[in-house]
Amino acid sequence: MKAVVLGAAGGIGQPLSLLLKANPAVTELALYDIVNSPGVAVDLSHIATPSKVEGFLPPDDGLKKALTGANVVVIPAGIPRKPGMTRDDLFKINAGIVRDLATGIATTAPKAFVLVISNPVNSTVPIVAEVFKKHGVFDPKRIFGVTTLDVVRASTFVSEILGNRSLSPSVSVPVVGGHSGVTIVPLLSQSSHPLPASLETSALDALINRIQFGGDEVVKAKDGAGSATLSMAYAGAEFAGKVIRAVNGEKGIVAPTFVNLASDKTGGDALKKELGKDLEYFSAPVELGVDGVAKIHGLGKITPAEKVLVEAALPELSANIEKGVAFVEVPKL
Ligand SMILES: NC(=O)C1=CN([C@@H]2O[C@H](COP(=O)(O)OP(=O)(O)OC[C@H]3O[C@@H](n4cnc5c(N)ncnc54)[C@H](O)[C@@H]3O)[C@@H](O)[C@H]2O)C=CC1
Ligand SMILES: O=C([O-])CC(=O)C(=O)O
Repeated sequence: MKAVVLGAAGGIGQPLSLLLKANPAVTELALYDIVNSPGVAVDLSHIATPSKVEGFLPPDDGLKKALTGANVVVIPAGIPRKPGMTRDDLFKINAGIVRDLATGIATTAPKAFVLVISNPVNSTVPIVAEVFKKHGVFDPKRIFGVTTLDVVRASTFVSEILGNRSLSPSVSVPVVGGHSGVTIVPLLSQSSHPLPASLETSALDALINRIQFGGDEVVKAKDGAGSATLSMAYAGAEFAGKVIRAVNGEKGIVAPTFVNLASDKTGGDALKKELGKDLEYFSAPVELGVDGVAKIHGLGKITPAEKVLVEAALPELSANIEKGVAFVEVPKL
């Protein structure tokens, strides 16, 4: 199981690489960045876990060398937000970075499972897919937008409201839609640990808002020094770990993730019907299997208020997706 991190020397990349190094299911770990990755790799290589670690830089075909033989590629490369910015403001720089890295994957490791962390996820995932289409290697089951941090935040904040932080690892809340502001839709009515019936509407609204804008809370607290890195590394390693377990044959693993709905076989059509919109991508609970996406679940039983939140997510989501697709699409003559 060769895992590759693209953007491995960054705020997310370093702790994520550490957590992947700590995962005994990973046998080879390749770290690529435009700076510092060889040093990070040597540092991690002293840790007594099975994987061999190597670092690569752009010269001498570093990207190609890092990606050769890759099974799972995680992409946290790109700039993070500063206060006052939206995730969409990152598009200008990150779209080109993700396109170029996706080109490397499409040409060197087209069968790898690609986990996209770089923002704006609602647009960068379509960029990866369009690059793969251009190279004739697109498989909708193998490309994932990592929305796990929204799920992790939902678990944490719900456990706080329940007055018991020690519950947080077992609190499970599906978060659907996309990964920015109102496109993040927590389905709190489906929480494994129900919220108290006495919870005031204003408190419920505040909880939803905190999950939707949790990223902004960190951006504000870091005050110009970036956005969530450590919690993102934790979430990214958790999701990558699930993909690795599923690829290794473990059954029944389900996690929300932002995926392409093109494949009827995996339930994409049914979800589009449920949404009442011909969306190309959506984050929904996905059952993972040896080939990646095994089954995209529907929204399940949602409340009228949650239906309103889903409706509110669709226009922004659709615009973000279009923007990503258009960035790569070959202009029609
Ligand atoms: N999906 C999610 O839930 C989250 C996504 N993010 C996003 O993750 C991205 C990275 O965030 P941080 O690690 O905090 O940023 P950072 O600036 O600390 O690290 C980014 C790394 O990417 C590298 N990089 C830049 N261009 C590259 C290229 N062409 N090839 C390889 N590496 C390249 C940089 O050298 C740097 O080491 C941002 O876009 C951020 O918005 C952040 C938190 C949560
Ligand atoms: O808010 C940001 O820019 C980073 C991010 O995606 C998150 O923390 O959810």
